[in-house]
Amino acid sequence: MKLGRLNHIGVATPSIADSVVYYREVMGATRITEPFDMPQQGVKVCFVDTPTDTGLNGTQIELIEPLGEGSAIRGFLEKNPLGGQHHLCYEVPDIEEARAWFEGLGKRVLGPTRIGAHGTPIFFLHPKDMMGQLTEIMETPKSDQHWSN
Ligand SMILES: CC[C@@H](C(=O)O)C(=O)SCCNC(=O)CCNC(=O)[C@H](O)C(C)(C)COP(=O)(O)OP(=O)(O)OC[C@H]1O[C@@H](n2cnc3c(N)ncnc32)[C@H](O)[C@@H]1OP(=O)(O)O
Ligand SMILES: [Co+2]
Repeated sequence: MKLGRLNHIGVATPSIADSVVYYREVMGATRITEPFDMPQQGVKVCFVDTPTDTGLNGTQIELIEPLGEGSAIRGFLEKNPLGGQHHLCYEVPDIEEARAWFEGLGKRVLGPTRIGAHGTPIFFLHPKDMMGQLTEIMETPKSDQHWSN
């Protein structure tokens, strides 16, 4: 398997509205998307861009707020009421090859491969199998694949 770039850091928050104020006023962020719902994932999502001057896209902060009763991030927020770093998302060129790689290593894949917030397939790996980090694997958008050549 070939590891790609760090696409985003998932940050759980009880309030995207409050987090947006923090990223704008404390961290000086200027590129923040409008929040949108992903009911299948049980989250409301908003991206904070960290632009670079290299011509490549910078890594994003992915703000996630629980949506619905069964949200996967409710337990995390019960333990961490202020929110905080929830997952790391790495890109790979081929999602099925990556899934087979991790399964072959005996890592627990959490649920099916599904379409994530960037419109490409994703899956999650259990934090207890990944040095304590909930890990999201995402297929690189086709339009971005030039960067890894
Ligand atoms: C926006 C869409 C999408 C994208 O395109 O980017 C997303 O990012 S969606 C993000 C939200 N979705 C998910 O996280 C799906 C995968 N997650 C899960 O299946 C569960 O959250 C989980 C990882 C299995 C945890 O389930 P939960 O019921 O909350 O906790 P457990 O009690 O089962 O936890 C077991 C164990 O793991 C520790 N833990 C839990 N979450 C994390 C975490 N984020 N980072 C590190 N460790 C975590 C938890 O503390 C338990 O440890 P012990 O207390 O030592 O037993
Ligand atoms: Co994510």
